[in-house]
Amino acid sequence: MKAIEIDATEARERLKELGEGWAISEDGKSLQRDFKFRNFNEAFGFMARSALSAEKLNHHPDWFNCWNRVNVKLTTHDKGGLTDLDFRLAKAMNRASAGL
Ligand SMILES: C[C@H](O)[C@H](O)[C@H]1CNC2=NC(N)=NC(=O)C2=N1
Repeated sequence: MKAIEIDATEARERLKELGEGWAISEDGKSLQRDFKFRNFNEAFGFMARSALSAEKLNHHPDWFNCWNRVNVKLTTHDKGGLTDLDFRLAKAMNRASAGL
């Protein structure tokens, strides 16, 4: 999957498509969202669904799980910043958090 780089102006524009919770990091190089679930089982279900999307996209999240919380950071390591793949994975994670 070819990663198309996204500049700061476009990133701010595309952030709106992602809806509640997502933010661009201070340095402009990643997307971040803290997901909170009712319990560990739901958090892990979200991670399992997200992992399948990540494999399909060949694009993987940096994330940290503590019980019912999953802190997510999306960046394209190969490019040292944001690409369309980060936004595509963010959308997939939104769906995964809704159990879809
Ligand atoms: C070789 C392979 O395509 C790359 O290492 C992929 C895998 N997953 C990845 N995930 C993320 N988030 N950034 C990358 O640059 C990246 N690169």
